[in-house]
Amino acid sequence: MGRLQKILIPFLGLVLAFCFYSARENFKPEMLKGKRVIVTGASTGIGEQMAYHLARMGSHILVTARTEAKLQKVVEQCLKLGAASAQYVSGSMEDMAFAEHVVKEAENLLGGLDMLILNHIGKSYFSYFDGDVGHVQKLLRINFLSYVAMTVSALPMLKESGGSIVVVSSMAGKVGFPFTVPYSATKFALDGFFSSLRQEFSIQNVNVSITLCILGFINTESAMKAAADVVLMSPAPKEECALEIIKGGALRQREVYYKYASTKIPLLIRDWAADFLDYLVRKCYSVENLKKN
Ligand SMILES: NC(=O)C1=CN([C@@H]2O[C@H](COP(=O)(O)OP(=O)(O)OC[C@H]3O[C@@H](n4cnc5c(N)ncnc54)[C@H](OP(=O)(O)O)[C@@H]3O)[C@@H](O)[C@H]2O)C=CC1
Ligand SMILES: CC(C)CCC[C@@H](C)[C@H]1CC[C@H]2[C@@H]3C(=O)C=C4C[C@@H](O)CC[C@]4(C)[C@H]3CC[C@]12C
Repeated sequence: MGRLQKILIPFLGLVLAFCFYSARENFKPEMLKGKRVIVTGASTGIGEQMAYHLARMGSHILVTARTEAKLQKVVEQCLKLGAASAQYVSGSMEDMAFAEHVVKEAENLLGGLDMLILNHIGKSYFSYFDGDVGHVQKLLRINFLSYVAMTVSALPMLKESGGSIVVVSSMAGKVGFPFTVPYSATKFALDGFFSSLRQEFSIQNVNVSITLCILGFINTESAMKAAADVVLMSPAPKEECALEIIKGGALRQREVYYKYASTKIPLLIRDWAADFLDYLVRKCYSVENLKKN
């Protein structure tokens, strides 16, 4: 065998192995047709947009949040867009009994569950940490503990369907940003819980996927109101963001990064030059504008 062939054959083998390993299944909207999905925090923002995408894809949708009037409108719109069915349950995720109740409702109304999209967040402040421990505790209940409670309740149904858990997190759950101390703590907690649980599912051959979504700044009403004056970055569109989350969940991806480059690259820098990333982040904030909040 010539020297060239000796090099070429293993090289081609490596290329083929790489292609095989990295070949991802393509997303098709039909993947969600007839699927039974819970979307939390769906009265507005990214959650609302996810409900509309799922409706267009023909899913059975159960939306939840506190404001009944908004949920009614979301359900109406979902039915217009082509949802197989659309229903709501209203209540606060500060109460773990309510979190469990929502899952029970999915069992009663839909007869099972294919995808659990955990997206809601409680209201917080965008400013220096004020030392209010009670607020941190409340936010941990809403943004973290209720996610755990819903996961535990939904697990039997998700095991049965070979379903998916989609956890909406943030760059603020991977990197420390200023002015979101309590919020950031709740998002880091989600990574710890769900990444650890994913490992156990793998060891125990539990066929339930866990997708953690790492989002940058998105143009929802609440985010724009809180941070647009201070964060010197243009926000990404909530509609596209919502679709990317659903795609990632349907493809059973480990993590979703949106937008990809502006979240993935800073995280690569974080692992090699954390102080430099912290410096870059501070450069993206206009602290002078904070007083207005
Ligand atoms: N927008 C952004 O820039 C970013 C957002 N994210 C993440 O994306 C997700 C969605 O964010 P976004 O769409 O901006 O949020 P919004 O503020 O627009 O929506 C939050 C939702 O949660 C509901 N909610 C609030 N409090 C409670 C409660 N106590 N119990 C139950 N539901 C509640 C709200 O409805 P109601 O008030 O009726 O209860 C609403 O439906 C969150 O997980 C967030 O962390 C991540 C990175 C950036
Ligand atoms: C410089 C780069 C490394 C990327 C920076 C991205 C920064 C600016 C992005 C990443 C995560 C974003 C926050 C978030 O997750 C959720 C909310 C809740 C909302 O109600 C108010 C806005 C807020 C605080 C976002 C503010 C902007 C943040 C810090």
